[in-house]
Amino acid sequence: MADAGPTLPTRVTNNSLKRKAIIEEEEEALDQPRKLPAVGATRPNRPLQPSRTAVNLNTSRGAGGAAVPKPLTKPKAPTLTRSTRGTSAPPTSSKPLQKPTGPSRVVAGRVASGSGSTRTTGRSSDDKRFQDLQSQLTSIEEARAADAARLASDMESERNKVAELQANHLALSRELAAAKSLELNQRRELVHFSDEIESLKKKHSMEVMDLEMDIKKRDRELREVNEDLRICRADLERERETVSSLKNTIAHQSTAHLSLTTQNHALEAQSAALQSQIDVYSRTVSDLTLKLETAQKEVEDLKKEAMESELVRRKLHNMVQELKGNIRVFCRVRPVLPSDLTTYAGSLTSSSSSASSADGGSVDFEKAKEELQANLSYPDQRDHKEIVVSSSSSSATGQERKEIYNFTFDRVFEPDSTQSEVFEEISQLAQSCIDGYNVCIFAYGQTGSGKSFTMEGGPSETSAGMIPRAVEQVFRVAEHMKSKGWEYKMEGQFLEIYNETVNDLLGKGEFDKKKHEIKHDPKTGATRVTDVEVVPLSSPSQVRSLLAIAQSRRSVAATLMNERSSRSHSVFTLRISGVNVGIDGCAGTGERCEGSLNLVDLAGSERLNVSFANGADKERVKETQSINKSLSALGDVIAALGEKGEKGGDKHIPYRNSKLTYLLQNSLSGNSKTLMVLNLSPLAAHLQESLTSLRFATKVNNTTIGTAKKQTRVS
Ligand SMILES: Nc1ncnc2c1ncn2[C@@H]1O[C@H](COP(=O)(O)OP(=O)(O)OP(=O)(O)O)[C@@H](O)[C@H]1O
Repeated sequence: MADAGPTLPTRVTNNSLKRKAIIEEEEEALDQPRKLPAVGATRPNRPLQPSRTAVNLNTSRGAGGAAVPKPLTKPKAPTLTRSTRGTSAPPTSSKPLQKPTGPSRVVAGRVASGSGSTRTTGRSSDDKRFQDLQSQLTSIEEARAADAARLASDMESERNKVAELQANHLALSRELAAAKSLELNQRRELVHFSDEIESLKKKHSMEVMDLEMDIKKRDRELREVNEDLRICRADLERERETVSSLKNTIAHQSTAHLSLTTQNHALEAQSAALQSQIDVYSRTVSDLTLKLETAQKEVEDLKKEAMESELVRRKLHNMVQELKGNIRVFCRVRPVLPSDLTTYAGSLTSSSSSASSADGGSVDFEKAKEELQANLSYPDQRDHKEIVVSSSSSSATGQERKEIYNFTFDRVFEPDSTQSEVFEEISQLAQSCIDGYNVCIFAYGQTGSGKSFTMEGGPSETSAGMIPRAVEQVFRVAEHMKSKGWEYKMEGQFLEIYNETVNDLLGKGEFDKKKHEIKHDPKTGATRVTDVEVVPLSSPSQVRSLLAIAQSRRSVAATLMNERSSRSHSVFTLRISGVNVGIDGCAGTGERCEGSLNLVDLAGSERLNVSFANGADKERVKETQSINKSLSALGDVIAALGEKGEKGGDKHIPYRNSKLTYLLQNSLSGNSKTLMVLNLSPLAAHLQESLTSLRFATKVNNTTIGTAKKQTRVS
């Protein structure tokens, strides 16, 4: 479109220019009337020569029915001989033909070639022919003259006609000129109008271009405006949303404002009421402050009193313990186990032996149990202090002799007694330990009598033994003692004495390799063993994991040497150190105490087997000897302590006779409290061992360490 615009006017201009030129030419032509040549004007007197034009004119007119000129007389053609060159042109002169002066070259040629007689005959015929031709020529000349006359008259009539025609032509030319002038004017007008149209078109195209550009500009503007409109609409939409959310917020806030205003009024009313109450209360408070000050003073006095009474309680507790005896003995009989039925199936009667099978019924089990167990009875059902062992034997005379052994201890636990019942009786010792006493609890008895079960117990809460229970109790008491101004720190170690060698059950070294020395501090009375793991204890659960570590260490050792746990003593020591720091700003006494709780699982106390004595198993003999040695050393120490207690003086106590007594030196002497739990097998097969253990325990039980002396009966 843009290109078409500018070219259009140019084309228009060219066309109009051409048109103008044509018109101007035509104009010029019209200005001068066409000059037609006047017929005969050039040579008017000259007679018209017959010409082709004239002939044609005559012919055409003839066709229109006008006067047709007469045809020219046709001259007779001369008969030419063969040797004569024929020609249509008449001879240029009208002179009669002259006798040729000589024969033509052809004739001469012929003559020359012919013979002499022939040449004479030919000349006479030629003359004759020449005369014929002359006569023909004359007739032609005559015909020609007649034709010329006739033509002259025809020419005259034709000239008249031409003049007439020229007049007509002139008139027509004038008409034509007028018409052309009219046409010219009209063409001029046309050109003018065309120019106008061209300029209008040009103007129009310019306007169209301007309009198109304007439209494009408007389109752009429209797009921009549309975009602006779209953005504005989006803004408007957002603003509307904001406005609506603001309206909602305002609505909520006005509701909240209303409710707050209402609340405010209510609160103001309450505040006024409370203010009056406050006034009342402030008077009460000042009264109460006075009372509180008095009460605080009283509390301070009471705390002091409590601390003093704590000291008194300790003294009294110690006195009670002493009255109970600083060395006490419990006896515990384990139940008959299903495994016993398997072990002693051979000594069962056939009727009850089926109980040893896996699917043996409970009736059979009870029967087998009856058969296997020793005759043990517990007559003291009120205080549970007695155990009676009955046995029958045949005398040399064959008489059956029935023997009854009656033993009394601080407490006897029957086979169905639980771990918690046993612990109940010894829990007071945990309190003594916290109070700064050295406590020593032994489990004594033959292999399989239940020592480990009593001391360590099983994994469940109900089967937990004395060690975890005592530790828990110590932590409980320590926690309780915080309210009385005491703070405690605890640590534990777990040792094993095997063949008079000390091993660390919590250590990492190989058993029986590392040398551990036992050292006593005479000033503090503390006992330390070199190179052993002493673990700080922060919770009772930690003790369980320590027991598990010791157990696994012993299991590994057991694979190397059978029944290691039965053949060694294990000593778990819990050391407690406390200081009285006071409570809640009330200064403590600064009193310090250090106690220890030793829980000892002794090796099996059975006597040396005869077969071993023969040296069949030297290692086992060595084990048994060292066990017996240490156990008898323990008995000796306890006996010496008893004697010292009775008689006083500087009685030598043979602590150094065994590693066990040397290790426990500070826990067996002085203000220490010792408990021996005698574990008994209920089986008849173990009766003799049980009696030996009962006698040993009675001996210990009769020993008095400290001030109180216990009354015992020995059968
Ligand atoms: N009071 C009891 N109630 C139930 N089972 C018991 C009781 N006492 C001991 N036992 C079981 O008897 C078996 C032997 O007990 P334990 O291992 O404690 O004997 P021990 O005297 O420690 O033997 P060892 O000297 O070989 O270590 C164990 O299976 C134990 O679970």
